[in-house]
Amino acid sequence: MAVDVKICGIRDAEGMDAAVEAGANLIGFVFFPPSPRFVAPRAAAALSTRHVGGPVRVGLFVDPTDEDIATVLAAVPLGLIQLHGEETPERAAAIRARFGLPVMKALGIAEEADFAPVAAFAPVVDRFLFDARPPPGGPLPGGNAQPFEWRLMAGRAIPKPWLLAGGLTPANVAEAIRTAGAPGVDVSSGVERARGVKDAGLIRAFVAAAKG
Ligand SMILES: O=C(O)c1ccccc1NCC(=O)[C@H](O)[C@H](O)COP(=O)(O)O
Repeated sequence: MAVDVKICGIRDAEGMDAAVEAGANLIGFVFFPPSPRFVAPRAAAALSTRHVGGPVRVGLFVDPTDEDIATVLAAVPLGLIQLHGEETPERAAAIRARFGLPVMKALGIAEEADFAPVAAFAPVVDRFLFDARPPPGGPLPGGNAQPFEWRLMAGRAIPKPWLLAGGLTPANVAEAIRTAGAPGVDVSSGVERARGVKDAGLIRAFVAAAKG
């Protein structure tokens, strides 16, 4: 099975080129200002033009206003909107309708009950991203290098395509895919040499391990 790979938090040409050349299917730009991976829309647009027609550009937002999304879309040709905050199914539906783009909803997972929102989101989103539930009071809702129990995904019927995320690295991604039965994976910290700084070698190793 071909596994989709998303490299999230791309901020510079080294990361962008490495991700595209390694064969990533999705490139994530973080439009959440408190994140060390935040990229300004104009910078994301410049990175995007390096590989026209390449992988899907994903815009990551946390509880965005319509204006936040419109500002980014005026500069960057996104193919997917990732919602990584406390958005409701109604808000996800409104964003999808207003901008005419597919939406991926991130859900934080630590236990069985965390899958409950899947049923309400499934009719109004195009993909799910299952990430570790962020630590209470932690600084970021994602990108925390925190894995969750992959076996919670095994054999689970998810009605839309989905990505597994949280603490993935070149060393553990193959096992994570096998254990979770994941059709796709998403990584940020595990391909960085310092917080917010992507490493081309780690990106190549991650994509090769995920797709190998
Ligand atoms: O990466 C961030 O800085 C971030 C900030 C706010 C919300 C979400 C964020 N990242 C979400 C992602 O898509 C990450 O790739 C995912 O959480 C996995 O991160 P990691 O465990 O660091 O690989």
